[in-house]
Amino acid sequence: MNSDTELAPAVRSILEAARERSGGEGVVAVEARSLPEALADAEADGRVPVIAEVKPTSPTAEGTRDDDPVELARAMVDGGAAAISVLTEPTHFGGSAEALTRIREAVDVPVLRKDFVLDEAGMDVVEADLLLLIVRFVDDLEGLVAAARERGFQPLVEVHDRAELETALEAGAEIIGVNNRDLARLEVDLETFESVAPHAPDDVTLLAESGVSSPADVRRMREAGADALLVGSAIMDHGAGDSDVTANTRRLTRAESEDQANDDDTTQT
Ligand SMILES: O=C(O)c1ccccc1NCC(=O)[C@H](O)[C@H](O)COP(=O)(O)O
Repeated sequence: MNSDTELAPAVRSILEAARERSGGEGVVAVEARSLPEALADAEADGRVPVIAEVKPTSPTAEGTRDDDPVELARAMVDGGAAAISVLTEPTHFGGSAEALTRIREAVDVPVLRKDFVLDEAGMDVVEADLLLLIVRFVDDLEGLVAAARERGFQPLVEVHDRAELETALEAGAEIIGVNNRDLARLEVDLETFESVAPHAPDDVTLLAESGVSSPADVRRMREAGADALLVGSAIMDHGAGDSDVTANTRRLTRAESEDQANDDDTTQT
C-alpha cells in the first residue's frame, strides 16, 4: 500500500477482503468502449455527463437494493447516464463480476469496474471498459496502468489530494477521478474536488466522484472543472427501496438545462 495514513475500519476490512480474493483464470483482453467519446456524446446531446453507479449497498448506505442490476443499469441509461459504474466488490458492496458482465451485454455505454484492484491478478476477473485503480492502495501505479492498458482497459485512476494527483500524472493517467469521500471517516466534502481540480492539466478527463446528491452539486462540480460526475448513492437512493432510478438519474443529467435550474430555484424558495 502506498500510504500509512489513517483508514476507516470499513476500508481496512475492504482491503483485507480484496487481498483474499483470487484473480481469474488467464489474462483478460477487452475491446473497450471509449469513455471520452461517451462523455462528448452526452455533452453534444445537452446532458451533463454522468457515470451512474450500480451500488447495491455500501458501508455508508442506509440500506440495500436487491433490484436486478441489469434493470437498474437500463434505468440509468434511460435517465441519460453516459456510462455505468458497477461495484463488483461482493462483501461490503453486494456486487459481483457476473452482474457486470450481464450489464455490459445489456447496455451500449462504457462500463466501469469499480473495485479494489491491488495487483495484476486482480484485473483478470472480468471484462469491462474501464478499470479503477486507487492511488492510495497500490504500490506500482505506473506498472498497473500499463498492465491495464495492455489488457485493453481504460484505467480510471482515483486520487484524494494534490500529491496523489501528481502520482497519477507521473504514472501516465489520462482519466482521473477525485474522490470527495475521505478514507479515514468516510465523510464526503465537495471541497476536495474543488481543491484538486485546478492542478489537473486540461488534457486529462477529470471526474468528480462521491457525494454529488443534487443538481446544485452537479453544477458546483462542473464549475470547478469536472468533465463528468460519478454518482452512486443519490441515484440508488438505498433508504427509499424502490425509488425511481431513471428519474433520479435524469434529475442530475438535466442539471444544466434551463428547466431544471428553474425548478431548483422554485424548490429552494
Ligand atoms: O460508498 C461507500 O460507502 C464507500 C465506503 C468505503 C470505501 C469506498 C466507498 N465508496 C466507493 C465509491 O467511490 C463510491 O461508490 C462512488 O464514488 C459513488 O459515491 P456516492 O455517489 O457518494 O455513492
